[in-house]
Amino acid sequence: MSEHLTTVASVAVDTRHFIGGERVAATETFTDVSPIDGSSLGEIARGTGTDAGAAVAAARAAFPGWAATPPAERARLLEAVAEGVEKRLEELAVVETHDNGALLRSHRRGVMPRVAHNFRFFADRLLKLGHEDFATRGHTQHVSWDPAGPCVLITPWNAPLLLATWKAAPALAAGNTVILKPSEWSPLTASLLADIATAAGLPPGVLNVVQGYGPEVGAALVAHPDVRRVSFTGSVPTAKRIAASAAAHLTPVSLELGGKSPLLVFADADLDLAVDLALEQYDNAGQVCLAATRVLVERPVAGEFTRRLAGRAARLRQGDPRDPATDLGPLIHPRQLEKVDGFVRRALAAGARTVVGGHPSADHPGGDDPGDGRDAAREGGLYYPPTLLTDVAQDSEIVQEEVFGPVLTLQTFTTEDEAVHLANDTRFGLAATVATGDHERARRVTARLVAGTVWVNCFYVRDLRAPFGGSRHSGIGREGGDWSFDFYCDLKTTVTAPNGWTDHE
Ligand SMILES: NC(=O)c1ccc[n+]([C@@H]2O[C@H](COP(=O)([O-])OP(=O)(O)OC[C@H]3O[C@@H](n4cnc5c(N)ncnc54)[C@H](O)[C@@H]3O)[C@@H](O)[C@H]2O)c1
Ligand SMILES: O=C/C=C/C=C(\O)C(=O)O
Repeated sequence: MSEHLTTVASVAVDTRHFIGGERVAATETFTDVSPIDGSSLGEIARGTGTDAGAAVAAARAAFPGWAATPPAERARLLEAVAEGVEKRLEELAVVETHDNGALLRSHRRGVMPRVAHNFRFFADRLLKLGHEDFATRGHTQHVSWDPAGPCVLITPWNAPLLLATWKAAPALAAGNTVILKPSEWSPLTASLLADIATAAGLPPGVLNVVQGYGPEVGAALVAHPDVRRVSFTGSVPTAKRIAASAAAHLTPVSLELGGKSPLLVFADADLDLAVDLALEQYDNAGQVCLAATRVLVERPVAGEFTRRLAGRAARLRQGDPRDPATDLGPLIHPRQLEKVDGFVRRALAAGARTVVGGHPSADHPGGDDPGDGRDAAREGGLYYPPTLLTDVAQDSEIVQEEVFGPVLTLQTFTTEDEAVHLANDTRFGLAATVATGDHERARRVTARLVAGTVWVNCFYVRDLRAPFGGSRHSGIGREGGDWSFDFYCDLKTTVTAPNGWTDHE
């Protein structure tokens, strides 16, 4: 087997970049480590500024041809990519689980089918985009959705292929070319996507994948003057760097960032449902941007709710994400574990009380070297227990900052006003969940919440036609449905005079 291929659970994955339809080796590599057991998954290309330049050049060269490809043909090719994803669904699911530690059963049943759906949905949507004509004093106004050019897509590790294709599908459908830079903590499925796209017949240079570290190749991509769009999903500090860098060339950015979303439980709610909703927030070991990690409960039901939630949370099964019986897998990386554990320790020191969970062991995880810590991983040290903290102050770090781990806080309220105030009182605004049995209350409260998505008596029900994104520090812009095309297209209005023609028979 070539030195550029690694094998993960008998799936061969190319560890090189994919630029202009070719595999490109790097002089330097980095080791990709599985969060399941700390084993090495391969040596991955560590991209440089030169690789970034080559990828943008390839995307630029491929752009005119792809932009001129009729929408129906682009849609057909993206449909073929969706079929390719479905054909390799099991391999994608297994590789993703080894790479980021999220549950195999979720990847099989939910995530990878959704990856295929991302392509199918946007391919179809493209063909239905409104090309509305209207008239002004007899002049025809025609709106067209022109592709913008090379798009840089930078994505995180918590849902690697889902989030990458959520951006790549509309960008490609619109007629843009793409350079995808997946997270260095979960680089593998992006490489498989490149193989799938090639097999589907996507022309060279239309989809490029560059591997490596954010501050190196990621930063070089964002700073490149020939890039026409940057779409980023990740953390707030990185978003600020990306926005500042993109500003130098006025490159439009779409930012989908973190959250500290509330779950409001009113006394009139179905408490069983409310407890189910709270438990869902431990999915993916809490490494979900949308997670409603601040549970706000109306005082009269707080005791009963807390007892039920604590009982259920303590019974969640934590372990190997490949085991179908597992509810909670590991955190992604020793550094993430250290971060989560630090938040909890500081919260406890500030007076918080543990209802369930707490830190994983007496030994501080991750060893002395936060950049490595592989021993802790091998010992199963990345398995942080589902944790519920109470007695937390509204202005405390644990209530205000995104933990990105299986840690919920519980606060109580007595009035609807207070509930809304607490819900809105962070710098984030990604999502909110409301549990109530009263329609009128749901309407009133929803209207006052600052959030990109509000779920009432449900959670994480997604329709790709809806706008998705966050307010305040949770992001800039919305993607999803036609909003994706708003971002990835240069909209053009053509105004034609009624009598301006000089046609000769
Ligand atoms: N709103 C959403 O849709 C959504 C979805 C998932 C995750 N998130 C957020 O993502 C965060 C977790 O992901 P993460 O830890 O991978 O985030 P991160 O910001 O550390 O990294 C995200 C990506 O940015 C790259 N990057 C880092 N520095 C860069 C730079 N200077 N220039 C260009 N690229 C750079 C990384 O390599 C990675 O690919 C959480 O805050 C979470 O809430 C948001
Ligand atoms: O962790 C964040 C998950 C985000 C989900 C989506 O962006 C999606 O469903 O498209």
